[in-house]
Order: sequence, then structure tokens, then C-alpha cells
Amino acid sequence: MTKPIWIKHAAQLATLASNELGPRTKEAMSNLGLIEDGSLWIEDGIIQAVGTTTELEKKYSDKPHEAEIVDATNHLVTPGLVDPHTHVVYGGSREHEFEMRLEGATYMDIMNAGGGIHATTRMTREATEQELFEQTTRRLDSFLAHGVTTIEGKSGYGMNLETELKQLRVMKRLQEQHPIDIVPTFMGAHAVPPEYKGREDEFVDYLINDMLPIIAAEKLAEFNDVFCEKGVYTPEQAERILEAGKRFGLIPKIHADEIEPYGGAELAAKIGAISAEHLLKASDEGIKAMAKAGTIACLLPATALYLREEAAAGRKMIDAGVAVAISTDCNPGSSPTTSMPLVMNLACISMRLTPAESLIAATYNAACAINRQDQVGSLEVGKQADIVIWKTKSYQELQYLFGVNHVKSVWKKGIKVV
Ligand SMILES: N=CN[C@@H](CCC(=O)O)C(=O)O
Ligand SMILES: [Zn+2]
Repeated sequence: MTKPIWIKHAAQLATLASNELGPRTKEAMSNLGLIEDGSLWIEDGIIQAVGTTTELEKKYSDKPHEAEIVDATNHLVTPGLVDPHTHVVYGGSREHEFEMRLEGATYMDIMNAGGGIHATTRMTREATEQELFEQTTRRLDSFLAHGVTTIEGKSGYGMNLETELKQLRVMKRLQEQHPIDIVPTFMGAHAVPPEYKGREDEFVDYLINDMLPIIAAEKLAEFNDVFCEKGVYTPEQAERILEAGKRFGLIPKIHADEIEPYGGAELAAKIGAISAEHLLKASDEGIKAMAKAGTIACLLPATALYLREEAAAGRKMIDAGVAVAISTDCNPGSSPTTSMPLVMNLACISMRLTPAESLIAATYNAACAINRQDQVGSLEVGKQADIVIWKTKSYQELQYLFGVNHVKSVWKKGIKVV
């Protein structure tokens, strides 16, 4: 048995504890469960006690010397950040597209000319499983260095069975070997593969009949995602794919209304998707429908910035009662970043979330978007000891000093990993 860990004297301990079950909405998105001079007692990777330092000193007065003491004086302590939307497993890189876009080409122009997702698909198909494993490991190390302890990861740079399986197997190996928890999503419908151009419905049939059963049988994914966008998959095709996934136990997610308003938010609400992603162009009806259905809005302000688009209407969504989560969208085209702290800053700057809302969106609500809220996303007794100690003294300062990595140390399941 390893020594207990006792974190003491946190200037602010943001527990995010609440009696409310499920994703936080409206005012509950501001309740950080803050404890000043806060303290945590951890045994075997699990949080055993949370309170003020004085409370825990009383509780453990018989065994203070048994624990390894971590002094967090003058530091903010939060749960490990959760990134609920990444395309982290991919081959190659697309820096030349960045320059093309700066010169005026649009994201969709590049994709329709065979670049974008198609370019990464070619490079991912060519890469060996070991190469993908090594490249992705480096990205996960960077996530960890930025305070992220759990991520979702999507396939979708294969769009054939062989490569989709290769990506998902890489995630499975990483889940076993890397400190970060990685939650897998099947996204075979990330684009229409060139060999099926003009035969989209045939690809949908292939995905439903030949890919989904094998991915489900091998238990390689928990979620099923589709890029529902004009020129990619229609809402009808997306619905067929996501309903088929449900029959195999895969929970639906949707890349919705990213480039054009297309009814994606409405579809997410209608089919009971756990979350809808992007939503830059979501309609007011779509936002209302999501609030009513309890669909989480997973917003990606770094992608909007990188594509030089106006960010999603995060403020309006929260005010309308939608639970908001935020994410890097880490991918080689529209958001090559692993920095959740930057995404929190951008959520405040470009979507007008408050610093407290931004922190909840990057922890507890993000955990809800990948069904991990029972294990991570808040600092409560019985949960995994996934913890970040920040160099800043408060969550307000964390959001104010933007674009900088303020991580001091990161703890995953009670083990110091950064
Ligand atoms: N929009 C679709 N998919 C990704 C981008 C993938 C890529 O460009 O490689 C996204 O969420 O931004
Ligand atoms: Zn995405």
C-alpha cells in the first residue's frame, strides 16, 4: 500500500461538489464549491476526505505522520481538467493548410479539394499502429502538462474498417499504458471517403452493416459521432448512423452546425445525443431544443479562433438553460492545440463565460459529456484523485492571466505525473 497523500492549505480548493446530479446549468454553472485553506486526503488513488485544513487536521489527528504532505499554500487546487472532444490519434501534419487559409482558402475549400480531413486520412491510413501510438503519446504528454487528466478521443481518419480499428486500438493501448484516461468514440462518418464520393448512402450502409457491428463486438468505442454538415452528412444520414449506433449500445454525439446552420442542434435533441459539438451556427430553436432535452453543448472556442470564425454563443446557451462543456477539439486541421487552459481563457474572452463557468465547463460538465462524472470532474469523496495544483492563487487569476500554462503539478489517481 502506498502512503496517503495529504494536500494542505490550498488558497482556494475548487471542489465543484454539489448535490445536483447531472450536468450543471444556469446558476449551478457558477457554483465551484470553493473552500479556502482547503485540504484533501487521498488513499490508493481515491479521495477520502475534503474540507478545510483545520477540519482534516482534526479528522486525521491520530495519523498525520503516515501521509506524504503536499503544501499548497498560495495555490489554487482544482480537479484534473477533462477534454471531452479530441481527434488526438492521427498521422502527419497540415501546417501548409494553415498558410493556405491565411491566404484566403476556406476550411471547406481545402477539404473539397482533397486536403483537410482527407489529407490526414491518407497519412493515418499509411501510418503503422506503432507510429500512431508514439505520435499520440507525445500529444497526451502535452495534455497532461496542461493539467488535463481525462480526454475523449475520436477515430475518423480511417473511414475504412482497417484504419478505424487501428485508431481505436491505439486508444485502447494508450488507456492501458498512459496516465491519461482516454474515452473512445467511433467517428467513421467524419467525412465522405473519396472512394464513396457521390455514393454517400452506400457508405452509410457500409458503416452501419460492416463497421459498427465489429467495433461494438470488440468493445472499442462508447460513443458514436457524425460530422453533420452541408456537403458532408445530411441530418437524415446522421440520424440513420446514430440510431444504428444506439442499437449497438453506442451513445450519440454530433458535430453540429459548425460551418452552416443545418439542423444539427435540433437533431441532437431529437435523438437524445449526450452532446452536440461546435454549434457556431446553431439556431435559436436548436438551442431551445437542446435545453429541453438536456443535450450538453460542447463548445470549441479554439477552433473558432483558428478558423477565424465568430465563436459559438456560449453566454446565450447558458442563459437559455443549456449545460455547456468546452474542449480543445485537438486535431491537425482546425485546432492543433492541447491547451485546455487556453480554451478556458477563450471561453471567457470570446464566448463571455465567467471564470467560474469556464472552470465547470472544463471539468464537471466536460466529464458529463463523456459519461465520467461519477469518477472525475470534481473533488469529492470516492472519486479519482485527479488533481491540478496551479501556480496561480485563485481561479479568477487563472482565467485572467491568459495564454500561459500555469500548471504547478498534476496528480492522476493519486500519483504525481507532472
Ligand atoms: N469538423 C470536423 N472535424 C474536426 C476537424 C478535423 C480536421 O480538420 O482534421 C473538428 O471537429 O474540427
Ligand atoms: Zn471535432
